[in-house]
Amino acid sequence: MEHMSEKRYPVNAKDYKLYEAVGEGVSATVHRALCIPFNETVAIKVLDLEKCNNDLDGVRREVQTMSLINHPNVLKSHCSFPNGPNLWVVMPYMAGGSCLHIMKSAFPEGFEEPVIATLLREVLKALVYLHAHGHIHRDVKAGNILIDSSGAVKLADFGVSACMFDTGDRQRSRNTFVGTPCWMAPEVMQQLHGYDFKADIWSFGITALELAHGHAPFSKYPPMKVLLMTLQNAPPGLDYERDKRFTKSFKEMVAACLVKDPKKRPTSEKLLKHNFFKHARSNEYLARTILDGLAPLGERFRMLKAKEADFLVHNKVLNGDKEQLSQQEYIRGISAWNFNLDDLKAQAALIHDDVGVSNMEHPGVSSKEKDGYDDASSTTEKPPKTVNHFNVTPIQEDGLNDLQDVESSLASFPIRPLQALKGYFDVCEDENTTSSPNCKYSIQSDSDQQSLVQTSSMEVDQEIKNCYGDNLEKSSSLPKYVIPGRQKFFSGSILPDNILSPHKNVNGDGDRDYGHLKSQIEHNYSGQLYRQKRDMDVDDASGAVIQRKGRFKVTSADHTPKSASTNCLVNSACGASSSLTTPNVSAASVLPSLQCILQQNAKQKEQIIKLIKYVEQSFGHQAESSDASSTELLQISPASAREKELQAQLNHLQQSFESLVEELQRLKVVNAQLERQFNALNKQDERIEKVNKEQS
Ligand SMILES: Nc1ncnc2c1ncn2[C@@H]1O[C@H](COP(=O)(O)OP(=O)(O)OP(=O)(O)O)[C@@H](O)[C@H]1O
Repeated sequence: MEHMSEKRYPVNAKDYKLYEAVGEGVSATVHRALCIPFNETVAIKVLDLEKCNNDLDGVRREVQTMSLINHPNVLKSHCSFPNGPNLWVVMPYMAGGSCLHIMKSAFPEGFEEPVIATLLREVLKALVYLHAHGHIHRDVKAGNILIDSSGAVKLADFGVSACMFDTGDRQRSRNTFVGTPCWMAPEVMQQLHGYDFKADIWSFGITALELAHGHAPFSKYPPMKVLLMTLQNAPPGLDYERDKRFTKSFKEMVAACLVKDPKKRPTSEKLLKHNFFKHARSNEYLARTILDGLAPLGERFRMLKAKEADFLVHNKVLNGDKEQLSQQEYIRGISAWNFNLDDLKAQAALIHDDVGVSNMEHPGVSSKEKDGYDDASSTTEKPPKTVNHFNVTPIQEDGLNDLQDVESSLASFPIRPLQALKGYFDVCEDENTTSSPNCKYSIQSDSDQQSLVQTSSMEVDQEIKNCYGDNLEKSSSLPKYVIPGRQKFFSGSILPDNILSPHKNVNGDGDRDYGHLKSQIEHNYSGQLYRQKRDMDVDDASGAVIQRKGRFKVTSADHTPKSASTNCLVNSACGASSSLTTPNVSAASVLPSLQCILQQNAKQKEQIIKLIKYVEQSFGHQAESSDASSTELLQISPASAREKELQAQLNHLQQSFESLVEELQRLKVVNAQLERQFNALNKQDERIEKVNKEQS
């Protein structure tokens, strides 16, 4: 194991010289930089704390994890410190960039097997270390595998990692919906029993496919579809025909990871003994094979960004091609989508498949084949014979199932449909389900380690507090203050409490009761997922809205909304008869409700934004300062809000136009009638004149 140098990196921005950007994430930009006193090139991740104000806990977790870890295959931070509105995280500079960037620049069809084996072995070593120390990475993907100039491989990005030693709220986070859909394990999507380290093994298998093909399976599909396909279809794998260039042991290794039942996946430790990794070579080999001839990272990053911008302009994104946009987001590895009914429908009915998803579970890998592990003792877990423990619906010709099939796919879940969709909506979660039974999984629970983590957590807290003083304190405690409003906002309520009742003391019990009551009345299980920079981790006694970085949010531990009044509201509004809290509710009865909720929610959102604008205009500063959440609300999705506003105007114009056309037609008819009458009268006149003439 590498022992990190004892040298202390300066914690002052003036000791660093910031160069070009080399990477960009949901919440940060990463720059190449020079540490002046050491004359050493480093990478500095510049996190805009204002942008991730809601997720300081996430930031703290990332910084903390990165400072504590000590393994050659895990990217650690040298130090971190605030600089103006930003937090700077100083790290070793990984000059090769991420595997995703390398593939995009030079290997669009993926890497050769020895390269893949080498990369994956290093990543697996990182996972063995992390898992042994109680961490689930939760975001293993090519975009988070970094390479330095010597070919050393490090797993990066701990923004969404979780520690299995955590208790209470942090523990609950293992029941949250984090990750990026293509790489996300089915049990993470399902949100049923929690998940454990095995979620990383699934993502690892998907990453193997990503490295082999240049993209992750289903990457061309929008997120909703990815979720459905992952849950409903057989797991993806290396295809017998298409992937002839790969060895049987590679196919077996992937198949072993991509088993839907997490218990049947090998541990990272066991997987490392798989024969496939015998193909692995040295770091120098990697540097020689995939880094030679590449442009400097900053240049590549600039080119990729330019290409991306070009793509956006030329691929109809500006004209509303959501499929392209969605794919583009995948490409960037950023995944926070704005779900709404139209999107879901469109997404579920998109495009023809050519991803070569195997219809059978892992074709080309015989169940009778040797399990592929180089370990005589490893007899407990065989690669599955029929590894799909879920009802598998055959993939249609086009590789997709239309929205109507959402129902059947829900029906095919061996679980409660609402639970399965919970990640999309603010369906509150039963507290009982929040503690993962898998937490008991055989990790070496080291109390020293735990106390180290806790102590360090306090240090980091203190460090950040020292630097940010009260402001940070306030923002850290912001969730407690905003919970009533926020909770209802996420749950589809119309207005935060202090807008409805600005003089109420939001911290007072009376108000809490009021908020609670309102929550009961207005909670409708809906709550759009808003695209946002960084998710948050909000918690309170009455209901936790746990959000995670750039991906999805989920509400947990809230029993209160499961009231009859809530269901009445939903049902009466939607005309659906199902009770949303009934575990055995049928998919057919749930779906219309869900659709209706989404529709209702979009409308509510429009109303909310209008009301907020109105209130802010009317009350000016008073409203501004008294309601932080309203401002956040506006920030949450300005693009989509604007889009909706424009759409509403457009609809209005269209309607006006249509009624004008109708009016015009009606007038034309009247006109024609008048003309006919006029002609008739004319003729009559002529006749009278004629008769008069004759008589005279
Ligand atoms: N130490 C480093 N050296 C070189 N490049 C780096 C380094 N750290 C990160 N990068 C690049 O910057 C990108 C963004 O970094 P990072 O993933 O940490 O940001 P993030 O906001 O957490 O991103 P995301 O939300 O997409 O996971 C990475 O994908 C990688 O390409």
